[in-house]
Amino acid sequence: MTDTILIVDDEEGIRSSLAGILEDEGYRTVCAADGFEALALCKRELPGLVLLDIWMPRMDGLETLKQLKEQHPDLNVIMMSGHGTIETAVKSTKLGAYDFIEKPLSLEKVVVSVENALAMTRLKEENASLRGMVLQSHEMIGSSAAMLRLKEQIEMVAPTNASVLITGENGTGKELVARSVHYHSQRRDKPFIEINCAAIPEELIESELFGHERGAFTGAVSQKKGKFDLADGGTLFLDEIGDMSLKTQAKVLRILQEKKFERVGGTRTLEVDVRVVAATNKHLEEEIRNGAFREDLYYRLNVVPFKVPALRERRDDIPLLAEYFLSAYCNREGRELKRIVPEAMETLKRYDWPGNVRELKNIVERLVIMTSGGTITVNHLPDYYRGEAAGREGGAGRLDSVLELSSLREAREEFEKEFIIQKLEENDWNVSRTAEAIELERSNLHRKIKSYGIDIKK
Ligand SMILES: Nc1ncnc2c1ncn2[C@@H]1O[C@H](COP(=O)(O)OP(=O)(O)OP(=O)(O)O)[C@@H](O)[C@H]1O
Repeated sequence: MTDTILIVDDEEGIRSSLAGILEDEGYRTVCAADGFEALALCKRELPGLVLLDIWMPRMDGLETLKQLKEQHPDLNVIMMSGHGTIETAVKSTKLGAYDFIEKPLSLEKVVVSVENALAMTRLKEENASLRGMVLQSHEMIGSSAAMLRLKEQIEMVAPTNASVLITGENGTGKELVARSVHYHSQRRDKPFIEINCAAIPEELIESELFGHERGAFTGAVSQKKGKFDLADGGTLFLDEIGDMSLKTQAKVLRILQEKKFERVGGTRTLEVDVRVVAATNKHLEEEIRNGAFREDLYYRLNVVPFKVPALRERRDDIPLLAEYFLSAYCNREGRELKRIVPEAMETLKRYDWPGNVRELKNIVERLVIMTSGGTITVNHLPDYYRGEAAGREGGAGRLDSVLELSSLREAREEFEKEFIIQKLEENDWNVSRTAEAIELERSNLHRKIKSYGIDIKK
């Protein structure tokens, strides 16, 4: 909590009078009688600011400051001392103290210093969240001919109310395209609601989409609005629409045709004005032939087809995206901007990126965190990124490299990824069948496929 102030002083009188003054100013205070107590308190609940006496028995203020800053580098500390010498003031500043006030304490000075320090804390927090925001921005990076054409198409189609079907492999940026359609439309000030049809168990999807009335099924203890309700006036993004059951497809079709629907367990017909943008990595024509997707819904959605090209089909965008993510992650981590040497960039350009932009984003994040110097060279890249034999062909060989990893978490993740790829291959890339074979919930497998950036081959 930003506005809790921890007062650390061995004199009870000073602790209580400071607490009184600060509480009158509207702050919450907690007190500690020495450095050990202060460190323990900060572990339990981090205050917004610490007022720390220098002369204390057992552990003095400077040592306490040192340990506090080691454990909580962003914590602001104001030092207090009755025997203030320039030397201790300099030492405190070097250890990272924000300010230094002399005893006897002047009420006015304490309050001003506290206000300034808390304002500084807030600024630091704002700064950190602004830095993180670049990574959540919806800017579509790319200047390859394919991406420029896509952006042009978006700008033309977005202002109309036409439904849109976005196709492309996993991680190519389909969701980004959907958001871009929304932000270029008249609906931009209304909600953009998304739902991943593959991640939600089949029996819950209707209630997620259309909502339910109280008592519609066991567990429906109150009425709940569905995504169509929530998106009224705005855009609903139906991700992985190829995983929707035929029954749900029929209901979605009705909304597209009549703008009407009923909640699960309800009789009242509701009307909504929702633009549907759908996405899939499946070949829906094939699904239609197999009887798994409604042809009428397909034509209704596919008025304007958007195809997001795989990253290996627009290699010119790789350096641009890599630099963009590099700068965003260095910024987020508060590190100086690193440089990818030309040879390493060439390696990235040659690699086939089965997980597309998501895989590139993940690897850049890993490189920013794992490399200590200012440059990223070929040696920092995973082995399988080098040479033509990239991607999943390396299967068995790559498992050997799991043994070279030092952390159990990394090794477990690497093994899990390889295992899933292998099993998908054995089951013709059919997610439901693979889930059954490895005894995992389908939605769970889908989540793993997505987070590992595995591209579902047809
Ligand atoms: N052109 C781009 N510019 C910047 N970031 C991008 C671009 N394309 C994709 N990304 C980023 O890559 C990640 C994956 O993109 P997104 O989720 O849109 O892909 P997707 O095709 O919807 O994936 P899936 O099919 O797995 O749902 C996201 O973090 C997204 O912000």
